Amino acid sequence: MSERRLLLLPGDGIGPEIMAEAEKLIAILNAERSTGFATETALVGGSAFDDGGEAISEATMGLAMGADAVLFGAVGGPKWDGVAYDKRPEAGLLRLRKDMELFANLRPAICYPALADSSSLKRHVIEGLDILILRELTGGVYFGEPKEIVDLGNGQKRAVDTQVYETYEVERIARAAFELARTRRGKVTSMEKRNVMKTGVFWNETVTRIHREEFPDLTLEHELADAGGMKLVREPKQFDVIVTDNLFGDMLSDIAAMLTGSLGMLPSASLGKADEASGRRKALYEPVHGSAPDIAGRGIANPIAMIASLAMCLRYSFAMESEADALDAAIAQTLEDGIRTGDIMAEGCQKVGTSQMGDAIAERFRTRLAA
Ligand SMILES: NC(=O)C1=CN([C@@H]2O[C@H](COP(=O)(O)OP(=O)(O)OC[C@H]3O[C@@H](n4cnc5c(N)ncnc54)[C@H](O)[C@@H]3O)[C@@H](O)[C@H]2O)C=CC1
Ligand SMILES: CC(C)CC(=O)C(=O)O
Ligand SMILES: [Mg+2]
Repeated sequence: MSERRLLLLPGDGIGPEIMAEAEKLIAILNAERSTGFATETALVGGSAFDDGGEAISEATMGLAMGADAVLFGAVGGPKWDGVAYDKRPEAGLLRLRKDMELFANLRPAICYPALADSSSLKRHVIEGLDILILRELTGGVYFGEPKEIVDLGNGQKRAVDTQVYETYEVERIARAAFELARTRRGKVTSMEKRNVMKTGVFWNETVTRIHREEFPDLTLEHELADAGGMKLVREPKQFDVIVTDNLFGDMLSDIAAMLTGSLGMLPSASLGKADEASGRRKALYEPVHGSAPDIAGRGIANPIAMIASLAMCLRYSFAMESEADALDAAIAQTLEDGIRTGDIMAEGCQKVGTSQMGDAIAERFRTRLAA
């Protein structure tokens, strides 16, 4: 079997702590299945800035472009608050997303049965929840130009961010949403602010047209993003696939994280377009959460978002469905067995640290692979 090249970018804060747990699972895969994962590790974010003055080096960008998939931890932290804007840790992640053209960010929010009481919402609201937020990742206000703070010379300044979307960008994310919905419950809810934003009007018209012309057998609904956010916490199970822009997707997916019990539970896959010759997509897998500076270095972070991101990597980059299922099942079993990090701790459960949670999942994963 040819080698599968995985680039590991642990990053900052809790990033290296949770990445170490994903590495245990990669080692098990190689041992039990001869999957031939070859890993290489590089710096990104604040740690890359400290090392070489940039949030990501050209050499690391080269490794990312050549890898079969990238596993990413998290970047950022107060240590780099004073760093120039274009060199801040988050700029490394934004460059990866832009240069690898990772336009489709899949953020599934699943409520594991064992965690139905860990959410701040009532059990009946979230029990059985399985929704997918599809966030446009390479356009919109995070990337639009101009993006500047201008000194007006009269004691005033003007700050500008620009929300821009072109036809091809909305068309391709809409198609991705419908294709994903076809493998699920067949319903797409598009969220924008067409009542106050031109990009919202354009987004709405484009998604509607793609639905009418290419996916008329599926259900399409529209929500204004603010009301959509309210419905996401009031009655989240009404949704299947939610497709939305870069900014609203960032916010709505952090909200959705709390439906699952903790931000430490939410994985993501960022996928590019398929290469015409090989059919392969560039891809990066990362937790939805950040570097959690408030708990970094204490060995208490929940590694499940990182581990579930590895499961998505197996599924989407390597078509290893049974291994991905085994990993997801190992996570569910660990939670059923009452093993919990602090963020999802409940009465009568066993409180563990990052490494013990990783070991518990690894043990159950190995057993399932061997069965
Ligand atoms: N993809 C990335 O690398 C992202 C990076 N960031 C960066 O991370 C830094 C911190 O940002 P925050 O706003 O504090 O967001 P955050 O997601 O790092 O943390 C928010 C809260 O959730 C908790 N939390 C997050 N992940 C957890 C885990 N795995 N286990 C247990 N608890 C967890 C944290 O302790 C904190 O209380 C900032 O520099 C921000 O820019 C933020 C979001 C995404
Ligand atoms: C660039 C990231 C720090 C933005 C973010 O919060 C995210 O992508 O979830
Ligand atoms: Mg975010």
